[in-house]
Amino acid sequence: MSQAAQGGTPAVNSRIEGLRDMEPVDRRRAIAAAAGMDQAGEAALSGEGALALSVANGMIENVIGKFEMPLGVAANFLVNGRDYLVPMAVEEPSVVAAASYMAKLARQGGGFTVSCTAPIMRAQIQVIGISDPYGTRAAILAHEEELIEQANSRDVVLVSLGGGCKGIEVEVFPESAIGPMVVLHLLVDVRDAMGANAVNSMAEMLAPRVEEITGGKVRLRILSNLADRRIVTASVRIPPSALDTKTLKGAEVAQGMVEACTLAMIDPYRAATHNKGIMNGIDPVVVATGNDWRAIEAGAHAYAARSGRYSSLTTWEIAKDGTLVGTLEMPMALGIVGGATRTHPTAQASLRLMRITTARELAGITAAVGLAQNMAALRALSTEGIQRGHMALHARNIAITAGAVGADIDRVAKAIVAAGDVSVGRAKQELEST
Ligand SMILES: CC(C)(COP(=O)([O-])OP(=O)([O-])OC[C@H]1O[C@@H](n2cnc3c(N)ncnc32)[C@H](O)[C@@H]1OP(=O)([O-])[O-])[C@@H](O)C(=O)NCCC(=O)NCCSC(=O)C[C@@](C)(O)CC(=O)[O-]
Ligand SMILES: NC(=O)C1=CN([C@@H]2O[C@H](COP(=O)(O)OP(=O)(O)OC[C@H]3O[C@@H](n4cnc5c(N)ncnc54)[C@H](OP(=O)(O)O)[C@@H]3O)[C@@H](O)[C@H]2O)C=CC1
Repeated sequence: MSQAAQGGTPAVNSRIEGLRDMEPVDRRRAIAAAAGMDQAGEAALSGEGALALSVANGMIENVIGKFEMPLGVAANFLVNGRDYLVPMAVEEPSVVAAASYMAKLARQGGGFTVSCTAPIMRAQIQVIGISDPYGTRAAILAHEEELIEQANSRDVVLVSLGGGCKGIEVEVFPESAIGPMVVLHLLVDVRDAMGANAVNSMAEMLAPRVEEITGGKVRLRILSNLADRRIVTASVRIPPSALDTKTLKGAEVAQGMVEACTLAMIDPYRAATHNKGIMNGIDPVVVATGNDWRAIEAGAHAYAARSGRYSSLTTWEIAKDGTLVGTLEMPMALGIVGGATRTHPTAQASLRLMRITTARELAGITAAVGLAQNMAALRALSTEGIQRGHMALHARNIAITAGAVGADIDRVAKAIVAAGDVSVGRAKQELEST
């Protein structure tokens, strides 16, 4: 399946000629047209007046205003054979360009392939004040069916959609600073929700019954952000010729990327930066769709440390035929209902732009962008270094910091890049030189 129509909807063209050189208004129009969005959707993507102060006031507390961020679009994404224009809300230059560039290269190998497990979240119920933790575990397991049934009576909507509590696990901590402890995990299929509120409500509801069953005291009743039963996997296969540069053969670049990733797999200092680069792709999609980026960050880093040593979330290897193969595996607790996904008009427009119909589809696209971002960083680091590409785009920020406005922004940016001195001091000199 390439750009075939999906369910009667015309396919999106994610490769729009000259997109990078357009003015923002024209670019938005082209994007909206490519995705078949109506005027209201296009207006919501602009962000201008989209989030009413009264709605913002209903979202959080002590509201005094709204904080604006640039919303860009990553082009060229082909995921599971389908084209996507991906909205990214981010303040850092070069992130959107890098994602678009790697998505363009990835098309030469068929784009990204993604898969996602069922959307199972965990809620933890901590039981203390017991002296026989293994006996307590057995007592809880003996009541598994009853507990699942009671949990599911809490969320009829979720159950009617095929979700709900699907099972339990019981962890034993025979020794802790406060004595023996057991922790009951509820495994809940949250369908298209991020699921925190849904599972927290179930955990709180079950607590009194768990105290009766165990004779202990329930302390915490809260979800775990280590969503290790809600895993997304993305992979990409890049023919070496796609990585050729003016001075290096693609095979050498691929080898360099594998070597760079190897350090992230064994060294937490490098792994932290490597994973930050992955989150450069993931967080902007999470923010643009109104999702909880703290939850995604917490899950990602906890998963990266699951072996006891913090490590890379991606792997890069070279197949027998020389193809560079990249994979990303991590928890992805994203929703398309609940939280701010339905209340923020721009988040709704972002979902419409991608034509997302399930939370699993959103998780897959987001993972593909994370993998693309990691690929961009490794490719740059294994060849010319990060500064040329990144600083060339950061130069416009520096020009603005130096006081440039309007046409002066690009003029000053170009001049300081050409001078090889992307600094505020140099930008001020260039500004004054007109
Ligand atoms: C920045 C590039 C893409 C330039 O790369 P380039 O070779 O100068 O790009 P190009 O001008 O040849 O353009 C190639 C494609 O890139 C895209 N592109 C290029 N420029 C634009 C633009 N202005 N606006 C929109 N799209 C752009 C666009 O898709 C374009 O295709 P085309 O549209 O021409 O058919 C490259 O150098 C790159 O990928 N660098 C890596 C950047 C990066 O990783 N940034 C993240 C910030 S650094 C960081 O925070 C994390 C890090 C790096 O530390 C993580 C780690 O260590 O692992
Ligand atoms: N540690 C953390 O990460 C925590 C995060 N949070 C916050 O929780 C929020 C997310 O919670 P979440 O439970 O997703 O949000 P909501 O409670 O807003 O939405 C979930 C509810 O939507 C209803 N629903 C309707 N359609 C569907 C569908 N197709 N699939 C699934 N559910 C559907 C369900 O039942 P019904 O209609 O009966 O409600 C479900 O319980 C975020 O704002 C997050 O920031 C909160 C606490 C802790």
